[in-house]
Formats: sequence, structure tokens, C-alpha cells
Amino acid sequence: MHLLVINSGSSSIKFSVFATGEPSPQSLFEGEVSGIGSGHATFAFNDVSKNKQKPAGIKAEDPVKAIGKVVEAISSPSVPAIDAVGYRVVHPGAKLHSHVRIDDQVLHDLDEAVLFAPLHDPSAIRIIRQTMARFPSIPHFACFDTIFHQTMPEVATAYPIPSRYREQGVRRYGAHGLSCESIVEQMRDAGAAIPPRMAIAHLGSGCSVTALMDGRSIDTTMGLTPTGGVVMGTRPGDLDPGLVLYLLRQQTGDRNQSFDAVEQLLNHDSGIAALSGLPNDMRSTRKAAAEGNVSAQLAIAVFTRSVRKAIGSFSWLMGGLDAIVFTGGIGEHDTQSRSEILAHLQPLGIHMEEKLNVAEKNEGEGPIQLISASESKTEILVMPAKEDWMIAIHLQRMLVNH
Ligand SMILES: Nc1ncnc2c1ncn2[C@@H]1O[C@H](COP(=O)(O)OP(=O)(O)O)[C@@H](O)[C@H]1O
Ligand SMILES: CC(=O)OP(=O)(O)O
Ligand SMILES: [Mg+2]
Repeated sequence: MHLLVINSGSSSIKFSVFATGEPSPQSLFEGEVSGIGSGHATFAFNDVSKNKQKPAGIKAEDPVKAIGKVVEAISSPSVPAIDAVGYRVVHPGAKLHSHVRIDDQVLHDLDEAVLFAPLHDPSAIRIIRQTMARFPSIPHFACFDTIFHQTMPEVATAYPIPSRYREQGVRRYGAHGLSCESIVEQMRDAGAAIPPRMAIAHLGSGCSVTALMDGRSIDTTMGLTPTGGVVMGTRPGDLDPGLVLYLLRQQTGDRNQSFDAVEQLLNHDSGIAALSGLPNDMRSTRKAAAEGNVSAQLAIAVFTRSVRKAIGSFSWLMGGLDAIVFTGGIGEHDTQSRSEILAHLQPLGIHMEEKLNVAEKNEGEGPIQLISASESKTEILVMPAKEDWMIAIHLQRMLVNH
């Protein structure tokens, strides 16, 4: 069977075609629209058995506008007919508790869930509806970013607000769960031992740090929504809640308009992009910082400091760290962010080996790149966030059971 996976992030749509198989589904085609909303979006689609083509520039102001390009690519005669589709949906809301086959009831529940992930869920749901209309006779499944974090204990998920809100589903959910699960699954796949105390820093457009014990999530920085936690591309991460009240009270005029304006501010107009005054793209922010742009330098320093603090707090919580994994667009590629986040930690037994950090990864080396020095008590690893592969694994399991 052939599976299509559509992963819409806040600044990208990644999509893949897999052939089902053991031990896990095999990727045949991979594509990506990246830089959505940055003014210089690119599109790439590749047969994984052939040489990669260079991404081409396209117009893509938002993920929904980019989906037509995805459907066009997978409709090409060289791509096999699709038997099932799996979507990454960031938040299932308070009612859904597992990855599911999508029917009218699930679509209704997802419509209700948009309050929990207003930056991600609305476009994901529109993409699902459009793709279901295009492929009406095959099953469609939603895989959620929160499910992996269901192992978090109540002490990690309970907010110190009146308990009636908890009963309504107001708690920490976390996100980037499919990415974290793919890290653990790739370690298993490679026959590597799962580090007992691990922190995964998923640094992409959205950024989070997750604490794992024996491969299970025990705490994470994102909260009820993916707006909280560490500093991100266009989101501020954790703020003084009084600041949000201040913003709301400061807005004048229509009440709904002020909510919309504050939501726009917190999900689209904050984070690294706000501090730097530049588009949401770490590559151009780094370039500007290197050229002496002090706003870009400050933005990056605020970002790396917040990630450093999150990893530090989880290390304290677990009584130390056996491994730190960097993943996501920034985590996998921005060598400077990695060295800034872990600078001067030798007294704690954490030694990044700069030569390994900047070394080009060779093809066929496997997914786990070790960048710590041999004397480091904590292993520092760089690994790909294989969310699409993880969704294909769930899809394959659900297809057997449905
Ligand atoms: N080679 C690179 N060097 C530095 N940053 C990079 C590089 N490649 C991608 N990035 C950054 O990764 C971020 C996007 O991460 P990604 O995980 O693809 O996003 P999304 O959250 O939309 O899935 C952007 O800030 C981008 O600039
Ligand atoms: C949950 C989240 O922030 O996802 P992304 O990083 O793909 O925007
Ligand atoms: Mg992502």
C-alpha cells in the first residue's frame, strides 16, 4: 500500500509518499514547501532514489495556499496511487485522546479544537477538508502532536489555577510529540540504548524542549497551546501572564478585535522575528547578526538563553542528563545555536566538541550524529525530526486495525 503524509507546520508543509512495509514504512517521495509567509517560500519534491533537486521559489503566503502545489506534485504519473492519507494535526482539543481515522464527528471535534492551537489547527483542518475532497474514497487519519506527552504526570500538566478549568481540559498538553517519538523510535531502529534521562530540543519555527525518562515524556515546555515555552520564530514562549492582561486592557474598541489583535501579536508577530525586525528565518537572522545587526544579535541571544534555561531546568528535575538531542530546522542545521546553548557547561560535565559540531554529515552515516567530546558525561546528539515517518508508522498500525 502507498501512504501520503501531510505535515503542516507553522512555516512549512512537508509531505511524503511511503510504501508500507516491515520493519517500518519506506519513504519513496519527499517534498516540502518551506518559508511560508516569509516572502521567499520555496518548493521541492524529490524521488528519494534519485539526486535531490534544488528547491524553486514559489508564492505561498499561508499553508492552505500551498496545498494545491502538493496535490499537483503527488498527482504526477511517476507517483503511485495513494491508499490512505495521514495528517499531522498539532492539537486534538480536549475530546480526542488518540490518533484517529477522520470522519464527520472527528472533523467536528477538530473544529472545536482550534482554540487550543490557533496558529496550526485552522490551516491543518482546511488542508484535510481539501485533500479529503480530492481523495474521497480512501481512509484519512489524523495524528496529533500531543499524544506522545500523555505520559506526563499530573504534576507536570496541572496549572495552578482553579480546578474547574482543569475539568474543561485546561492543562499542559505539549506539542512536537511526533518529533520526540520519532527520535526515540530512530534510536530503537538503530539498535541504540535509550538514554535514561534525555532532553530533546526541537528547534524549528516552533521550538520546544521535552524531558524524557526511559524514552517517555515527563515534562515539556509547550503548554495548553504551542504559544508557550521557549522563544520561537514568531511566538514569544512563556510570558508573564500579567503582560497578556496588560496587552488586552491596552487595546481599545471592540472586544473581539482586541482578542484577535493580541492573538496576532502572540502567534505571528513576536519571537525572534519581532526582536530582530527580520522575517522568520534563522539563516537570514544569523547573517544579519554576523554583519553587526544588534537587533538580530539580541533576538538570537534571547532565543538561545531561553532554550539553555529550559534544558537546565529539566536537567535539575531529572537529577542530570544522559543525552541532549537537537532536532528541527535550527536544531539540525544551525551549528552556532547549538554551541551557544551549550557553551561553558564543562563544570557540569557537558562538553560539546566543536569540530564534530561543525562537521558535515556524510551520506549513509545513519540518523544519529554525536557531537560531544569523549569525556562528556552527557551525550550531545543531532538527529532528524522524522515526523512524517512517525505518522506513516501510526498509519500502518491503524490500517491493520480499522
Ligand atoms: N541550514 C540552516 N541553518 C540555520 N537555520 C536553518 C537552516 N535550515 C533551516 N533553518 C531554520 O529552521 C527553521 C525552520 O525549521 P522547520 O523545522 O523546518 O520549521 P517548521 O516548524 O515549520 O516545521 C527556520 O528558522 C530556518 O531558517
Ligand atoms: C507545534 C509547533 O509549533 O509546530 P511547528 O514547529 O511545526 O510550527
Ligand atoms: Mg515542524
